[in-house]
Amino acid sequence: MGMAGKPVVGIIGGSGVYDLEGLTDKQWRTVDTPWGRPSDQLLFASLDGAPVVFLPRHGRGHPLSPSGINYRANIDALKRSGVTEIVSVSAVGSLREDLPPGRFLLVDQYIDRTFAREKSFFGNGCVAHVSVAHPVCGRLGRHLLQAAAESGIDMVAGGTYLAMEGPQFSTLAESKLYRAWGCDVIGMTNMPEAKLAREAELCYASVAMVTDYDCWHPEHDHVTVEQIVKVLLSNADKARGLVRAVVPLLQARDAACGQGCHTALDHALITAPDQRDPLLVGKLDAVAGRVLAK
Ligand SMILES: CSC[C@H]1O[C@H](OP(=O)(O)O)[C@H](O)[C@@H]1O
Ligand SMILES: Nc1ncnc2[nH]cnc12
Repeated sequence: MGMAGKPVVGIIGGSGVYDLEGLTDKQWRTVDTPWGRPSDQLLFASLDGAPVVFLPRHGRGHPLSPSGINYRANIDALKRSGVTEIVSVSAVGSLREDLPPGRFLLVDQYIDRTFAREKSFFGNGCVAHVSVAHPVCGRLGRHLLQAAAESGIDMVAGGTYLAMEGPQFSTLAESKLYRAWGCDVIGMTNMPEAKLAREAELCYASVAMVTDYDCWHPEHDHVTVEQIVKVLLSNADKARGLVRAVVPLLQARDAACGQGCHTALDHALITAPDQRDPLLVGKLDAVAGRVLAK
């Protein structure tokens, strides 16, 4: 199915979102990739006749830590499965007084402070540099905002997500620093996920669910997993409802992404064809086949 054809929505469920309701024709399938194993099997299903593919980011039962997730395998597996746009759902800490636990926010920018993860599909033997100036797809974001409005969810339109390595939460000095940098929310998983989605020419947008005030707020306890899970449990249904509402909206689209997500590799490759490593080029079949097969 071409990018300009009917969309196939991929959903990456974060903490607390290990399945989706309201789906029919459900089938969990193993998808192998040249980058290793994805976090779990992928759930292929239909939502009111539209194809969707769901992947729990940490695996069912949450066996995987943020640093242990194979982000490349996850994005490759979604691309290989025909996905054209990815909706991520993530638990985040709030770095702003006016973003209390329970609030939803559509991320539009990132600061990537992760350091112990594979961040690119490309490298020696096939070098590519894509733009991530605008890492979130504007069209997908607008559809998510509309879906939120239709579902009665108050979702803040735009904010900067600080991606930290973890797994420990931040020190107080770090939390204050990220606030001083103008960041709005903090999490451990959206990077390099968003960068890899861009390399794979997939539209990407992330719905952040605020679960806590991290550790900077003088009147709130410092974040704990217990608190996160409590807030998650009361909001996961809302997140699932939002995802369900966005799928039919996306079905109406009839063109490839105007922002260029689906053509991100058009001018990104710099390694001369005779200098390319055939092994790496082979691994890039799903991610970059569109431009490498030329
Ligand atoms: C379970 S608390 C911390 C954990 O939750 C977030 O993950 P996700 O984005 O998959 O919801 C956060 O980034 C941490 O990995
Ligand atoms: N305070 C926090 N820091 C990092 N990741 C989080 N996920 C949810 N809350 C978080």
